[in-house]
Amino acid sequence: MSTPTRPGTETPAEADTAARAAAGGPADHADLAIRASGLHKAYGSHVAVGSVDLEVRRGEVFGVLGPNGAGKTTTIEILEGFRHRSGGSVSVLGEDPGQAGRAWRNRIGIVQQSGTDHEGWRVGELVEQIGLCYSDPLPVREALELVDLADRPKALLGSLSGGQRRRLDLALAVVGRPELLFLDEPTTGLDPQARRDCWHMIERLRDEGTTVLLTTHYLDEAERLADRVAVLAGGRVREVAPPAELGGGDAGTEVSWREDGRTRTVTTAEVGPVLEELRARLGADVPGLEIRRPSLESRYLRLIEDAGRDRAGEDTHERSRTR
Ligand SMILES: Nc1ncnc2c1ncn2[C@@H]1O[C@H](COP(=O)(O)OP(=O)(O)OP(=O)(O)O)[C@@H](O)[C@H]1O
Repeated sequence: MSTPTRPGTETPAEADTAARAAAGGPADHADLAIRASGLHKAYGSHVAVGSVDLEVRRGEVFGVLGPNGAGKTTTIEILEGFRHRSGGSVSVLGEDPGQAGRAWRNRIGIVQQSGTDHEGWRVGELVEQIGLCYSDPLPVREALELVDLADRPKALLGSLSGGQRRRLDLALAVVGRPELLFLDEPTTGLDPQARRDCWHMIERLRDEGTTVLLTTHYLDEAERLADRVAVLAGGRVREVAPPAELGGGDAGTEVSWREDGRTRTVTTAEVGPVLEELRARLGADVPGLEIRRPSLESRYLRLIEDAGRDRAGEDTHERSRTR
């Protein structure tokens, strides 16, 4: 697969921004590809997104995690300019997506959850047509090579497998060489090899300076790709952090050892003092020592459980207040 090329190379300012994004340092507004503050969306009396604050830096891959119904798609579609928000302020590449015009749309790429729906079209024709919407599209063959569909330009969309259609969606999203790519569950339905190919593609785009906002239910995907992730639950952002630091990083690390013929285990957020105490008591080579750090999955699930408890508390408070 070949790599898409963007006109011009990275400027020192872009390189600096990407380095700061990777380091997790503070971003000023010029560094931000996306800025949402108090983003709110209600359908009638149903609040889909309560109040979301988000800052996505230029050049980073930013993951949005959250359970079904948390408001991920609603949020991403507002950022894409496909849904109206009910409140809050939003800036995407410096413009309000609710007002932005064609020049702005030229700068973003989108893979939606629902996927492509043009049964009677041929793969190459569709990529070419979508490419015509952009000022400097990738050649059709290059876009198809990116997603391993270069051998199927004449195939009808109706004849593609679910995974192949998903890959075509990705080709359509990148054919305009976007500065900012929105990927809503991009690898759902892909086989393991195709998922990895998709990851490589996202990594290459990131290496070239493309900002990527992706939602996913696959925590290994977030861990592999995202510089930072936000956990959305109950219509609010619960935490934003690099995957390794989410939920307090080492909180809940299990330390096990053998003592008096039994395996003992403690769970701690401070591994150092526990090891010091064990070494002082049992010698430098602590028998049967094992340290298991909590996986992203267990830290994520804890955050979601905490969010559920907070919401239950808020509901109880609200009920007692309105009685
Ligand atoms: N058009 C709509 N009309 C009414 N309610 C909606 C509409 N779209 C979404 N919702 C509701 O808004 C909430 C958030 O939905 P959304 O699709 O944004 O969640 P999600 O986090 O993307 O979920 P999933 O992981 O299942 O894709 C849900 O309660 C959903 O039922």
